[in-house]
Amino acid sequence: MTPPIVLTVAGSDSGAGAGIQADLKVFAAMRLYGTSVITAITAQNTRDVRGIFPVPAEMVTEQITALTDDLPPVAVKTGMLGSTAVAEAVSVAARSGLLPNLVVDPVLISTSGRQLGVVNAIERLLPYAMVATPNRAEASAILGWTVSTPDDMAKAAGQLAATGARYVVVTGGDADADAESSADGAVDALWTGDGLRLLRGPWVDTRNTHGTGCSFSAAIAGRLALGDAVPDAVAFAKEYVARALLGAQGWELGSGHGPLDHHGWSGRDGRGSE
Ligand SMILES: Nc1ncnc2c1ncn2[C@@H]1O[C@H](COP(=O)(O)OP(=O)(O)O)[C@@H](O)[C@H]1O
Ligand SMILES: Cc1ncc(COP(=O)(O)O)c(N)n1
Repeated sequence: MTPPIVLTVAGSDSGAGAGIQADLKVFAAMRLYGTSVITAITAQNTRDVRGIFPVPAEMVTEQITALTDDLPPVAVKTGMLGSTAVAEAVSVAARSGLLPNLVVDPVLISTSGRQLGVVNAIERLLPYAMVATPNRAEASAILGWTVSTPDDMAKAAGQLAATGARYVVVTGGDADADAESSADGAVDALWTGDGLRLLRGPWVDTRNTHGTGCSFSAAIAGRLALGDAVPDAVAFAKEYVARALLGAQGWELGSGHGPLDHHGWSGRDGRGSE
């Protein structure tokens, strides 16, 4: 069977734990045909982002039209956009209907603390989002108040619907910043358009969390490409990320926040386990 096409519009991570590289691994693991539009090149490893080389907005548009003319996606995710000009170019394509089933991951700051995007750029794209997937820090930056507890996350998910996104998932990773939250497990808050749900999963105790948000939004787009309804796609993505975190628990790739086990290697033959 010909695999469905799913597109990622994101930045390149040379360390391949996040960004375009993570998204393409998720799509491959899901047996989908992944395509990519690169918005910026980062010089990055598990410890830090050392440099960012932005791609001009016209080149981003050219990549999008090259794909939509010949390899049109069934679903799309966006990650790091970098500049407001790139966000504008992507939102023009979205407005023209070229980016169906759009999942917007409003990437603002990397796990390692580097600024990768700006709020007013993200806000241009959110009105076209079928699903938006901010983490707590991103939700806080967009809304202007500190989103911390599961109650805050639920409230934030509802408020973020005002940006125009039809579904909103506020994700609760990064427990380093808030040790108490991991005691509740991994909690995400989903606004479905007519109600709120708290999604709970087991908390995986690991430093290897680089690219969780990228992988989560990619897996949602992947399941939308396969025809899932949004709540089912979100539930799948949450389980997928939890499994990928568990698989990489003993991995020693880099000395910072290492990548996930996107392909289930640890489960299959034990090569990744300690
Ligand atoms: N240590 C963890 N254990 C289990 N699930 C996690 C963990 N860290 C993140 N997640 C899950 O990964 C997904 C992405 O969330 P998050 O890490 O908040 O994204 P981001 O990378 O944008 O900060 C969410 O479903 C979240 O609950
Ligand atoms: C190119 C690129 N895109 C996104 C992220 C965010 O991922 P994380 O929050 O896990 O650092 C990143 N570090 N690099």
